[in-house]
Amino acid sequence: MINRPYKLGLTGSIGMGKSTTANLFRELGIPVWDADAAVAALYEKEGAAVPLISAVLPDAIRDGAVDRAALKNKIAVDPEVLRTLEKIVHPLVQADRKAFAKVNSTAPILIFDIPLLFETNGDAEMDGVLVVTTSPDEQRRRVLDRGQMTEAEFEIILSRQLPDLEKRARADYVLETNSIDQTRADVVALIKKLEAKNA
Ligand SMILES: CC(C)(COP(=O)(O)OP(=O)(O)OC[C@H]1O[C@@H](n2cnc3c(N)ncnc32)[C@H](O)[C@@H]1O)[C@@H](O)C(=O)NCCC(=O)NCCS
Ligand SMILES: Nc1ncnc2c1ncn2[C@@H]1O[C@H](COP(=O)(O)OP(=O)(O)OP(=O)(O)O)[C@@H](O)[C@H]1O
Repeated sequence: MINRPYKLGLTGSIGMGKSTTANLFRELGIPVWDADAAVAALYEKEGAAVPLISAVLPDAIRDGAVDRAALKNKIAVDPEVLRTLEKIVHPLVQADRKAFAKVNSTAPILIFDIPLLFETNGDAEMDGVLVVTTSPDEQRRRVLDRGQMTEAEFEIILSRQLPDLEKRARADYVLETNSIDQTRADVVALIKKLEAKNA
């Protein structure tokens, strides 16, 4: 009997269904930690990252908060800026993740929704990894239909992340996200499997 939560990493390339699947776990009462939300909180006014980023990149701060657009422009000019940024942000994100696990230490399962889980070696801290996926065509359609980025920007993000096939190969569990009802059923079945495993 392992009387501690089973830590399940939830990841997948952009547009593959991470947020939707995370919400299905939340609906079933499973606590979910969202890496993107943690970064957003660090960047907003009074966020812990603001003074640290301000010290090295003063003009990336606007109205007391981190300005992502300014950061992106700086990174485009000097890729080293991203490494400086990650050196500041990753420890703060990890501290937030550990605080979440502590607060939820009695839950049987915890979900960690981390888009860059494999890229940041976060899978080493997990008991298992769930990768959500769909076909490349469906992924492209979903991301471009949002109208938030050009095809070129989509290709750049794809080029920066681990290929989907590699994520599927490294996963302990893989869910195809092609029907909400099917994914909900798959999530219910996976929770039952993990609770039995962790009992
Ligand atoms: C460089 C920054 C400012 C660019 O911000 P921007 O809003 O343009 O993009 P953001 O990173 O929020 O990405 C938008 C969405 O695409 C996803 N995404 C971004 N890059 C990738 C990638 N290489 N692979 C997969 N998904 C990605 C994000 O998870 C998010 O869901 C931002 O990425 C950043 O602050 N990075 C440093 C902090 C960090 O390391 N974050 C990850 C912690 S796990
Ligand atoms: N199980 C599913 N069945 C059908 N459609 C889905 C499913 N999961 C997600 N989708 C659709 O795919 C799109 C992207 O989903 P979602 O935002 O959850 O992906 P994401 O991986 O979080 O994206 P990003 O990495 O860009 O944040 C949404 O339009 C959503 O409706």
